[in-house]
Amino acid sequence: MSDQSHKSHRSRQSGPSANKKKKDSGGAEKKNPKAFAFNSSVKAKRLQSRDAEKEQRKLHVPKEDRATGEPAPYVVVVHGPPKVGKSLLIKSLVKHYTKHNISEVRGPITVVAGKQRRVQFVECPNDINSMIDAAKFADLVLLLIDGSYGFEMETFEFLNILQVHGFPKVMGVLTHLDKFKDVKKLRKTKQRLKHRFWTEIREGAKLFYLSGLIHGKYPKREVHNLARFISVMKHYPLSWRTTHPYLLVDRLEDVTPAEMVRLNKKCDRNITLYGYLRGCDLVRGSKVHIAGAGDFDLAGVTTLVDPCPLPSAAKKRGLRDKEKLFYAPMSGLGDLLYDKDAVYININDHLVQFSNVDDNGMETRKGNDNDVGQVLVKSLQNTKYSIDEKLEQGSIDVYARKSPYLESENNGDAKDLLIRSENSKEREGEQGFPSISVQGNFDTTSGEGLSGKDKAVEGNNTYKSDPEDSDEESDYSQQDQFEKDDHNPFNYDLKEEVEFHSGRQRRKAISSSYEDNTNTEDSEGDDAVDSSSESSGESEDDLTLEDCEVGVSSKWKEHLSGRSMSRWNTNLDELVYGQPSLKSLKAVQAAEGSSESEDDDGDVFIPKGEREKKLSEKPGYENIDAECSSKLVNKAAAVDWSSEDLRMCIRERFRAGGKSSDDGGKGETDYGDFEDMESGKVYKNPLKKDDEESKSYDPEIEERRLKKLALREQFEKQYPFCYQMKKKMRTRAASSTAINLMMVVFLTK
Ligand SMILES: Nc1nc2c(ncn2[C@@H]2O[C@H](COP(=O)(O)OP(=O)(O)OP(=O)(O)O)[C@@H](O)[C@H]2O)c(=O)[nH]1
Repeated sequence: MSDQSHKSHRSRQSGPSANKKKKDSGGAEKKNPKAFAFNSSVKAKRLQSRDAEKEQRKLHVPKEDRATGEPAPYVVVVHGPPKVGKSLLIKSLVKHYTKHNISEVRGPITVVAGKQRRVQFVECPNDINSMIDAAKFADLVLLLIDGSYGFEMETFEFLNILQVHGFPKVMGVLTHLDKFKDVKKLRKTKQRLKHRFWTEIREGAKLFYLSGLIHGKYPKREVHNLARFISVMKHYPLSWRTTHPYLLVDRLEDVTPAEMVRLNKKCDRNITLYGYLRGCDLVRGSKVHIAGAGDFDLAGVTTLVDPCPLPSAAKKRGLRDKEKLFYAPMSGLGDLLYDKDAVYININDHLVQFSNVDDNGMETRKGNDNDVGQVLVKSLQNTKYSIDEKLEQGSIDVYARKSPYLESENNGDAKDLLIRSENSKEREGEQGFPSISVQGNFDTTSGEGLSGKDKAVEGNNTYKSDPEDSDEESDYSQQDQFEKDDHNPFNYDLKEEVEFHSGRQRRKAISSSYEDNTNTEDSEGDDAVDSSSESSGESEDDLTLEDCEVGVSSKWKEHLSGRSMSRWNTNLDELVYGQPSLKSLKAVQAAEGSSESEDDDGDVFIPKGEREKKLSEKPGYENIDAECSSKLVNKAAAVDWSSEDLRMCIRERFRAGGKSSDDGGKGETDYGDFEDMESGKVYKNPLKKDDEESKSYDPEIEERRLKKLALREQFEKQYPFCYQMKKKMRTRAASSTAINLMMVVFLTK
């Protein structure tokens, strides 16, 4: 009996007795508060600000969940200068999530990243239009930076575009760190880049380090760390996006009847676009804007089976291999393809048995190339590619695959090659590559823009351009064009230095306020940087726009309002989409012309009826070419505000109690007496007084009124219940009027 072991007492974790103990535990602190007070004022200040920050973070505007069913995948945009490793990072991340290798990154790639999370990876090409498009749908941006080279202009261009699109979350990733042979130099570079990144984004912004390549891929451990952050990161949807429906197209198909295309190759096409709907519901029959293409009518919306569903809600840790789904139709991946009216099953050739083999190893039925089933399957498989090819030839290019730089390199662009071949022989910089230094602020408004002839000389890596060299000049002139461009957003302290490095042209971003090239000798900070892949920052859910504005803010964020004012008069649509079509131009010009002539001549010289005629000639929304309707000034401009009926209609909306418009203006002056509540004085309305006086002089009316009052009094005495009911109804009617008024105000806000 004595050997019997007893279970040890387990103290209560919850309930009243646990709470009682918790209260008791804080006794010492309460009894002797001075002993627990702060010794250092700095520490106290830090703790105080941390508490305040935590409080602020809690004060997020409550998120309205408009989504029905599973939330759409989060879009992770991977951006960086050419050849920085964007595709490789996406491939590594997809491999991590799905255990599949993808050969090519094209279009969005959807993967299941967790039990409750799907992620869509999109590579952002290196042209401004693509950057603008990507900024519109990005939930998280991975900014890739070549660690061996430093910051390039592409990064700042994209940051600036993000700024005007609501600024989603941003994380930095440093690549090409294996190019450093000296560990000390690597550590210092990491530290320098980290601080510069913090200056540009915010203090403590996340920065990952990818130390190099192992078998042509980034190290598994480092990719795992990055993937973990992506999977658990909190998302606060941008308010504009939650109230507008939008769709990131992951597949498109031309469904125009083949006969129509055969008869007229330039006929209007019907295109089906596939993608996850985000924001809110899409209204049937509404107009949709396709970035870079214009406004189009929506023929219909259909719900399809989710091609990449979230795993079942069963309670188990982690994902099973079967659940690690992915969907990348543009990259030619995924076994199932869901169409509007069909499901395609992709069968690889090595899985198809073309011929039967008997016991002796002889073929009983030889596979035939003309086999109907085989041909059918092959033609089905080929259909997809032929449509893609068709669309590639078309003018809509949603995902440019190659950056202009790459294309120019591959095509052996005359200018690039010329400069490279000539200069590489003549002058060699530090790294064996010549460079062209384009100096000076991009402050074009001050008229200090550079011409091709006065390029400044800077450092070892630079040289003075030869004014005689026409080829070089033509190359510079492109650069000058950019600098002289009034709409260039970087007209502050950023300098661009164009040079050839690692076999390609690069645009180094040099900040005059930040000494990019200084090798800080402080040994204190060195310890803070870990050479392993790590993240710098406190928590992952703090990269919001509000946060970005706190703490160290970069120069590129300053004077934003000033710059936007200076851009007020420019036609952004034209900048992005090019020249408007002739038809819409004429319509707009006609409208402008009419308004100008009105201004010039004045109303006196316009014959009666002519004004109405001119107004009717204004470009209506319907008159504009469907393709170019996005370039129309706006729909409101097409509404004729001079119409009295329209104005009256709007005025009526603001009226409470349904006062009809046929008071003839009497309503406006029909005020009652004003009683000063404080002094108790009553001020009579002089207009009303006259009116009453004139009324009181009419003996007939007065007699009738008295009769009425007597009758009512008699009735109320007889039926007190009815009187109470009437009173109640009157008060209810008054309160409903108030509610109506409130609703109108709310709706019109
Ligand atoms: N040594 C080294 N090479 C890298 C690293 N990251 C990428 N690369 C190489 O850089 C080359 C370009 O990589 P990509 O992934 O195609 O780069 P990208 O940014 O997608 O290029 P574009 O799409 O053409 O702009 C590949 O050959 C990679 O192997 C790195 O960290 N170290």
